[in-house]
Amino acid sequence: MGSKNTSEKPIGVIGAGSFGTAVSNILAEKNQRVILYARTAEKAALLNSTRESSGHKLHDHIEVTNDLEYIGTSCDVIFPVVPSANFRAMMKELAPFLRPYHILIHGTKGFDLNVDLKKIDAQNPLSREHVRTMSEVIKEESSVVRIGCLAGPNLAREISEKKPAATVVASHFDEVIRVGQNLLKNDRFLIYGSNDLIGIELCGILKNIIAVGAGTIAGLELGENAKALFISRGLVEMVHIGKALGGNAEAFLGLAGVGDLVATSSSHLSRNFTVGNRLAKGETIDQIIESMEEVAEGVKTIRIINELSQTYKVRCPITETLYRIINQEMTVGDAHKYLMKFPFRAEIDFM
Ligand SMILES: NC(=O)c1ccc[n+]([C@@H]2O[C@H](COP(=O)([O-])OP(=O)(O)OC[C@H]3O[C@@H](n4cnc5c(N)ncnc54)[C@H](O)[C@@H]3O)[C@@H](O)[C@H]2O)c1
Ligand SMILES: O=P(O)(O)OC[C@H](O)CO
Repeated sequence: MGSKNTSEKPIGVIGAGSFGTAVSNILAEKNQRVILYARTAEKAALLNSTRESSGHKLHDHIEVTNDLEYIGTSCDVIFPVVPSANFRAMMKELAPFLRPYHILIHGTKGFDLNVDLKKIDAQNPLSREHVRTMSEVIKEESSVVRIGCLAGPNLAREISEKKPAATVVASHFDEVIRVGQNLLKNDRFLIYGSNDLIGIELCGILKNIIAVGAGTIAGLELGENAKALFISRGLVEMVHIGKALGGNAEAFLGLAGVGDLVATSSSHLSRNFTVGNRLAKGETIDQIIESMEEVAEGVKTIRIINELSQTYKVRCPITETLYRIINQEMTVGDAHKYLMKFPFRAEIDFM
């Protein structure tokens, strides 16, 4: 941190949604002053007066602001936690107030897409060039070097209820992992470290696809055996895609991979699981998205991975089947019958 002493400065959090609020509360609990950025001045004022955000109580040490310059100049360490669809725009606004001494550790589990999917066809296939993880967006949009991410089984509601959990802070810089651990760890929140930044980001992004699928299994009441089958095959598919996009298989076997996959694929607290559940009950994807207040990143990720799997010739039967469900080309019931007949080869073929 050069001459800057992080412990004396407030910590910034950008995004006063479910997870941004949960992260703010964890930081604030350690006697740390937190500045939480809300997207509008009205929302910031409301949160400051009600002391509640996304259904979570706000710790007394949290100040809510709508001023990105204030966050940038007051905080050396910032946790951006906004949906992937808005992340690049947020970074463009924040970048003028960022300097190379800043540390950014994001908690977003989705891709940035720099092309319109409607313009993608066989002549112009979607490639890794069009798709960025949030650490790559931070690097492209700002002068920040020390970048990290936060990923693991971290259902915001359970974190707010102070139930035990753990996460992984990933960064190419050990210093970023150390800062993340020092700021976040407490007696019920364990923090592991990893240098595989892209691998850990991909875990958090790709598990959302499988969580949507697991929700369809629950919605059809196909049972625990079917869910376990789906999660296991889902993990293999995540590894195949993850490797094609620049991740290592090891990350997927840890807390950010299989850990988050199990939590998200088993819980009605997960928005992605809920989307699948509602699809199985007969709602369309448009009806579901319109009625959801919070973001379910998996829907966009299914569309992106469906294209990338064709470009990179990765076998992704689960993603492709979910894509056909959300496009109403296949019913959820037919999709599961199709997957049961799919000619999977070896059970594990990535080790
Ligand atoms: N909710 C969870 O349990 C959880 C856990 C881990 C990770 N995540 C990830 O965190 C990210 C955010 O999820 P969430 O649950 O907080 O979503 P949410 O839908 O509850 O809230 C998103 C918040 O971001 C704000 N926002 C949008 N654009 C913004 C911008 N440009 N600047 C500032 N704020 C902006 C919105 O106003 C909203 O308050 C997602 O990528 C999600 O996958 C969520
Ligand atoms: O509610 P979801 O489906 O976005 O999942 C939340 C987190 O990713 C769980 O770790």
